[in-house]
Amino acid sequence: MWRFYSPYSVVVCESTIHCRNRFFCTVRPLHSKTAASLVCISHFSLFFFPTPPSLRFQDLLLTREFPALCLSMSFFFRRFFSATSPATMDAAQKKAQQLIDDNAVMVFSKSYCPYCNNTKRLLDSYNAKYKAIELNQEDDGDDIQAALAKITGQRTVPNIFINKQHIGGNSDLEAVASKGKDGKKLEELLKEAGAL
Ligand SMILES: N[C@@H](CCC(=O)N[C@@H](CS)C(=O)NCC(=O)O)C(=O)O
Repeated sequence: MWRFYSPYSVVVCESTIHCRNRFFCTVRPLHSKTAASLVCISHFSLFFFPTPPSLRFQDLLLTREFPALCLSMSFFFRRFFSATSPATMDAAQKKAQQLIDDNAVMVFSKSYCPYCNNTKRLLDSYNAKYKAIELNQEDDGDDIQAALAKITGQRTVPNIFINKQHIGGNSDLEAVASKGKDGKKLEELLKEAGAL
């Protein structure tokens, strides 16, 4: 437990948790046993959700400010529990790029996704070597998916690369298989990539 100065008062920090490079803790003013606030400490910022020291949380439920508090809390949770921090995004982007660079054919997939299964079946029918990672089974899968959205503009899986070139999703791969891409058949693209 530690103390620090806030714009509001000297506060005591209790029950910390560490999540996604940020610390979350509840705080209460030094001389109060009742009021508590939630604080998020990230690399760059410190956020406070102060509650008036005279109020207990139970009392707060009855105030006119309660809807506003709910709104700000929901914004807080969406922003800080689900968003990817810049450092995490950077690491995920590097990892995704490495996978794209190291593999003739790279498929970012999800194990339950039928479009992903179709993609694998299509590649198997060409006897192509490919690397697939199942984003739903990776700890950083969501971050990699967000990084891929940033790199390619595509958020869905499968997200397919041949020879470091972004192909798109399963329907795009099927279109390449039937019509080719830049005048080349899928087989040629796979050969050029070293996947056949
Ligand atoms: N037209 C796309 C459809 C892909 C799609 O809808 N994939 C679903 C999973 S089956 C998806 O990515 N949903 C969002 C998600 O899983 O985050 C394709 O052919 O690849």
